[in-house]
Amino acid sequence: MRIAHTPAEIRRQLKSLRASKTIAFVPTMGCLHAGHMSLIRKAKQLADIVVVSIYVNPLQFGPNEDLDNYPRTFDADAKLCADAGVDFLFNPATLYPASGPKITLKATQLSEHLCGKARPGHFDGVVTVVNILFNIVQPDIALFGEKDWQQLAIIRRMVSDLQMAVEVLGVETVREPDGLAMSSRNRYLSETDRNRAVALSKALRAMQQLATAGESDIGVLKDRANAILAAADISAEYLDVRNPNSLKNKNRLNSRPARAFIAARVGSARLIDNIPLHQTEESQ
Ligand SMILES: Nc1ncnc2c1ncn2[C@@H]1O[C@H](COP(=O)(O)OP(=O)(O)OP(=O)(O)O)[C@@H](O)[C@H]1O
Ligand SMILES: CC(C)(CO)[C@@H](O)C(=O)[O-]
Ligand code: BAL
Repeated sequence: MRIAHTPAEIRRQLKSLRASKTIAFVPTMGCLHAGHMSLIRKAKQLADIVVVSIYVNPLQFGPNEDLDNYPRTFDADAKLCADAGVDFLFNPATLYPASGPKITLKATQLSEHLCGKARPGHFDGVVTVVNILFNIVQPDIALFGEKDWQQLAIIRRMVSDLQMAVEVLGVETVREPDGLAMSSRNRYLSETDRNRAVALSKALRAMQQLATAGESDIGVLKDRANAILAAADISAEYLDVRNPNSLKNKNRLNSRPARAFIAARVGSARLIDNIPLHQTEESQ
């Protein structure tokens, strides 16, 4: 595995390969876990060359967020990547000019709700850095996790609105055995909070089960989920059912696709998760 620390270096390394090889790209902020490894595995199945980036992007953190404390575990990450057969690891010190970026992208509509509400500017920072990374790596395929569903929906829309020549693939959320979605921020959880945190995925699963059993009243689904959260002393920052592509709110379940989304603070960690809501044929 080759490691590059500057955009010029990775461009140089990839230049001669571009004409004959397909490139799959997995952008990350490091502190790699089984969720990231599943993206890397999928990337290896789909392309000749796999590029992983590790960059904690300051532009997507708000002033009171965890930029300084975000876990940085480069040596362990590099070993995991090498063992997984990653070809190129890109770990830039910065991707912005010293005077700060003067040109950025705006995510607009899709970023106005869910995480975008609590994290103003977050998705503008994400689309800006992903655009920069795509310009540097020029991948054929880029893989993102469904755990960050809103991010995935926004990146898909960026690629289509800006006519970018990259195929975006979503990869299913990898979970701990008890259901908690894997996340670098799970490291912030104390033992007690780790036990409480499972309530997020339990609440979503309960909503999914009700929907599958034919319940179409979203109020009923939310009441069940909120009761599970309350038992763990968690109050959701948001708990919503939305169209998975437009992210528009839904009032009732019908034959159209729907997804439940949750964010909650557990101790010092802000956790997110989401799940598809299927309805049985009889209930549609
Ligand atoms: N449990 C997971 N299953 C599948 N993909 C995941 C999972 N967790 C993260 N990813 C994906 O890995 C990529 C890099 O994410 P990132 O490095 O921010 O990790 P993270 O665990 O989501 O960290 P954070 O705690 O900051 O949200 C993103 O596309 C993200 O959706
Ligand atoms: C896509 C990403 C690498 C952009 O910084 C980040 O938001 C993440 O890790 O999900
Ligand atoms: N995985 C999403 C990146 C963030 O929370 O900043």
